[in-house]
Amino acid sequence: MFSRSLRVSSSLQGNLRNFGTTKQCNVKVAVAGASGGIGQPLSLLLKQNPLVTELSLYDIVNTPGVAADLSHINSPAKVKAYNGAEALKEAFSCAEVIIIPAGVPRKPGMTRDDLFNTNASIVRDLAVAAAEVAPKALIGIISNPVNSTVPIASEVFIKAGNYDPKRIFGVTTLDVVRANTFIAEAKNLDPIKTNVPVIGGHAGITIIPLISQATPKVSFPADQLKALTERIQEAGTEVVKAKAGTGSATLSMAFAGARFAISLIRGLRGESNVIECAYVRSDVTEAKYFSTPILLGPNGVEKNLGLGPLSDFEKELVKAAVPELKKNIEKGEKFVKG
Ligand SMILES: NC(=O)C1=CN([C@@H]2O[C@H](COP(=O)(O)OP(=O)(O)OC[C@H]3O[C@@H](n4cnc5c(N)ncnc54)[C@H](O)[C@@H]3O)[C@@H](O)[C@H]2O)C=CC1
Ligand SMILES: O=C([O-])CC(=O)C(=O)O
Repeated sequence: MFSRSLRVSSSLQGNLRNFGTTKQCNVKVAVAGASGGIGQPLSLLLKQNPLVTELSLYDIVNTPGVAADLSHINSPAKVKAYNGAEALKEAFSCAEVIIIPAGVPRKPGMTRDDLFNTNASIVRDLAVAAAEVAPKALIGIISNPVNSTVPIASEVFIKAGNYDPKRIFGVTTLDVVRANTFIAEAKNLDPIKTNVPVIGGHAGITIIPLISQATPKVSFPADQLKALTERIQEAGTEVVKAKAGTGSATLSMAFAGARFAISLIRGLRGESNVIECAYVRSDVTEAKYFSTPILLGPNGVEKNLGLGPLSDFEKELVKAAVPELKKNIEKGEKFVKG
């Protein structure tokens, strides 16, 4: 039932996926790290979304069980398990969207950068496979440290000669989800209708909530603004501490990752006005990769919407973040380039 047959992939390949003009919707989404704390609930949320027609679950362990379980849900997506490195290329083959939550999470006392030694090679190897068998896929990288893993994946594609900066994204949606939640709580707003862009990167001071651009419009005294900003920057650590050694955010990340993946698909389908903040190749600041609101389209990044008007407080946050980001980016690039 969970066939690994190449026939399936090549028949999919045979389908013309011209989303922009025909709105045909064969959408294969591959999740790498699908058996993990994020991977399982993320796959559940993707399985229940009718825009997904094939869900390819890749991990080094346990995907047959996860796939068997999800496959009983009465939604359109055909679920397939790919277990172990030898199944990786087939898992990714002809995917429109690849989401990567593979790798180790933090324990209390660790920074995201402390995960580099383990996760850098995991993301590199996944990117090598993607560059070979799904060079046109839109790739969302969740694995930390995102500030470095996105440059790593990008360098792999550059080496392979098929880099398209419009197609590789660091998933920072959880920062937006958290900012929306905390600001809505503080002002007694509907959290679903609250939107706070979060720019920069995805670690500590590189996370920059733009509360001055929140909708609906909100304002806070300086001390409260600082406290809210710091809570958003340290929200991942808040979860790591609460989980007391058993991992980091998984359920809220699955929610955020599914939201981002579905936005990528809506862009692919040619829907208008699909906007998500994401960490992408950028010339908006001096950092080579930077998260800003991105208009998504049939080729991934349709338009980088930039920083928008910043308050003086936010300008200082950007100033502090850029040198840190540059360090994280160089570290990732060096890992691939040597
Ligand atoms: N971008 C963001 O906002 C967030 C990122 N994360 C990051 O997501 C990553 C995953 O976190 P969890 O799901 O909690 O970890 P987890 O340990 O529960 O799951 C990770 C999964 O990756 C798999 N894996 C390991 N090596 C692999 C490989 N070479 N290929 C495919 N799969 C492989 C493991 O078998 C496991 O099933 C961590 O690096 C974490 O820091 C976590 C939360 C938020
Ligand atoms: O904090 C972590 O290690 C996981 C993560 O990136 C987040 O929850 O934002």
